[in-house]
Amino acid sequence: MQGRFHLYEGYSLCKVTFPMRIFKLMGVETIVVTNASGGLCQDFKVGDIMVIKDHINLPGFAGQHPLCGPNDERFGIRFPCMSDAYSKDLRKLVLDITAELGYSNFVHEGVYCMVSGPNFETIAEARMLHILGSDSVGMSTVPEVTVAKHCGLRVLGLSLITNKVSLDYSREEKVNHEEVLQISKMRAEMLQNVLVTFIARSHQVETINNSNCIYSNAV
Ligand SMILES: O=P(O)(O)O[C@@H]1C[C@H](O)[C@@H](CO)O1
Ligand code: HPA
Repeated sequence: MQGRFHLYEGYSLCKVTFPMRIFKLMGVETIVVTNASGGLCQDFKVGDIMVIKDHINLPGFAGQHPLCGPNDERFGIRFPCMSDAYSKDLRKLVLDITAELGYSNFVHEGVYCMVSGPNFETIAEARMLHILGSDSVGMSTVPEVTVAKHCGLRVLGLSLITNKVSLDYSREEKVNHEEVLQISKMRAEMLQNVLVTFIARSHQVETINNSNCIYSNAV
């Protein structure tokens, strides 16, 4: 897909996640989600890639959850497990690939936290997210991954760190969307290399067949 729907654009989470169920009905088994996010982990640099290991569904805590409402048993169970939302095998494969391509210095695993946006975080909010265990923060992905996992799709998530999130009141730099787009452009080729190799090798992971789908926005 080219682009995605965001909660902050005014779409319901049902609409935001609808493509996942379409993919499922089309026979897709594996999805690759990419996004742009702000780095909270102090080791991350702008332009790094974070292989998403886990997520925090912050809007979900407040009842903004795509699986709220009657459960459609045709897609999945009422109370799905989310402790392994991001496939360990796919994460290992992509880490191997990035090492072979010589990208190891830019690649980390980490926890992505979703906020609704559209404003970027206050410093107090950023500090809170960091303390809660988030390595990066963004405005998407978690609803789609939740619905994908609910209906049994395998997920790989890659997050491009487009900016450092300020945790410090004395920091003068201000995050803006132009910076996000600029860094995304700068790293597009690198991410393409990773994904092309990933797709070519995906047969190495036993359970994957050719039915894969890439779902991204800024990157
Ligand atoms: O769709 P993603 O999460 O990649 O887009 C990010 C979050 C906001 O839409 C925007 C902020 O600059 O980029
Ligand atoms: O710093 C950020 N915060 C939230 N969403 C984002 N998307 C890119 N950067 C950011």
